[in-house]
Amino acid sequence: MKKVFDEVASLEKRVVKDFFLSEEILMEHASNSIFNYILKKFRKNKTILIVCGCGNNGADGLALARLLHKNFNVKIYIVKEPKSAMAKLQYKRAKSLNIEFVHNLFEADIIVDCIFGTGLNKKLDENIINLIASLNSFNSFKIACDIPSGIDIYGQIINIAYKSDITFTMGAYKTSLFSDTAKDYVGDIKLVNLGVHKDIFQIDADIFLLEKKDMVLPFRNNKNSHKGTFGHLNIIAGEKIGASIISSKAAFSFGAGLVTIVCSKEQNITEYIMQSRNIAQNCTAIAIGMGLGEIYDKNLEEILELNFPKVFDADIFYKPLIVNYLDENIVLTPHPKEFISLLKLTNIADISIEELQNNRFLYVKKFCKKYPKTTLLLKGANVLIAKDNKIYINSYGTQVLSKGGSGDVLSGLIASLLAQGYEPLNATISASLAHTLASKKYKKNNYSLNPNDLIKKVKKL
Ligand SMILES: NC(=O)C1=CN([C@@H]2O[C@H](COP(=O)(O)OP(=O)(O)OC[C@H]3O[C@@H](n4cnc5c(N)ncnc54)[C@H](O)[C@@H]3O)[C@@H](O)[C@H]2O)[C@@H](O)CC1
Ligand SMILES: [K+]
Repeated sequence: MKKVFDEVASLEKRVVKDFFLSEEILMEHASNSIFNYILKKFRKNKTILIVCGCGNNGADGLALARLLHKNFNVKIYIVKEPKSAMAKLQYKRAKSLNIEFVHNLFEADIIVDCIFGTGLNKKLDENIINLIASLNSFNSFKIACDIPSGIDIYGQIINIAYKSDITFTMGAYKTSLFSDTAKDYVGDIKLVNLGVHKDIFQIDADIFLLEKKDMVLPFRNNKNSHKGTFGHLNIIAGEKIGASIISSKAAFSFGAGLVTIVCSKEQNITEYIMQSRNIAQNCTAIAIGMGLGEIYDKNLEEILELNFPKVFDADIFYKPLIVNYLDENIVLTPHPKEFISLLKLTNIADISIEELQNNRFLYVKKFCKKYPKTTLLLKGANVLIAKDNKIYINSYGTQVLSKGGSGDVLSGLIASLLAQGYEPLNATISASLAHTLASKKYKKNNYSLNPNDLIKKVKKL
């Protein structure tokens, strides 16, 4: 996993102060990284339009123009006259090299957005809104320097934002790039080294970006085993049995030795999934909430009192009783609407979905502060997993997963790993990665995936 920071200006200041680097060295690395990428990826006759603002983001662009000049057909568009010292210096250099400055935007082969970086601090005026809209309308390959212009440090779009194919982010990953809103604007994200190894540039963090290698699949090492070796998951069925069936199939495919659906009357379910009226003696984990509908508090209380690791999902987030059971045994998997209910039940906040979605990191942190031992997975375009005041971002999800039943697969995968003895945070991280990475293996169109397709892909991880 990689470290992610709310802000990086202090990290930049630190390397200048402690390791005697200079702003200019950092900037040269920033511009060089985009230069090398363009040099490798594109033929030399391409036109490149670099759009520069007045601060150091613009300065990065002017330095990039200098590097690209003569290799490519480079034009600079100045949005606002250079204001920062570095922008003024880079401007002078670009001018002295006779790089062409243009006064009209045009559909270049490549556009590099260097209007605003981390310094965006107010609403965009009409001119800049129109300018970004024009850039977005072009069919060019779009690169963003540091962060797409228009996205603020909270990952929100003030009026409009540049829609890039790739973002080169300087020195460290920033949380703003991983808001759900930013997901449609950042494109691929490339981390740029600014002159010292990232382990030196970056200090300790409490937010992390998950990578494929963080997924630990439940491969079986010992041949001398039996079904009981791999746990017995009990899924509590509710009014809508379909959700439990999907979860049970996902859990079984992800390695649980036995899976039982606990239901009050006999159901027509998959033959390899067991059913029972009671929780099994040899149960090792419980999943509850999917398709639950109404349940008597007394019955719910009996289940919650059992001392097994549990996944709480869906309808259970509307049950006030659960706040008494948010301990280290529990994994919560709410979507935003369910999470605002949970925030309300726990007296953390009474907010709208919009307020939550605009501040996902903030409210996950607040929840974590009150319940540090519970594992939380907040669903979204970028999934946030949290425990012990640390947040883990899973950014592999796509719109393919926006379907009924995807969440039931996820709860089944997490519960399966819990049943097999994974510690709750590890179970949640590995299952969430498996869920998203499996969806990426689905190669048909991006609207047709169903839970069974997803489970099939989980089998091929
Ligand atoms: N500080 C450093 O050591 C480094 C900085 N770098 C670059 O510097 C960037 C940050 O530079 P700055 O702090 O100069 O900030 P920016 O270049 O992002 O922009 C700030 C300027 O834009 C103006 N501005 C902000 N919002 C505006 C709005 N809505 N409408 C009109 N004008 C607005 C501000 O008044 C300020 O003059 C980073 O994103 C990165 O690209 C990199 O070169 C790496 C090294
Ligand atoms: K930018």
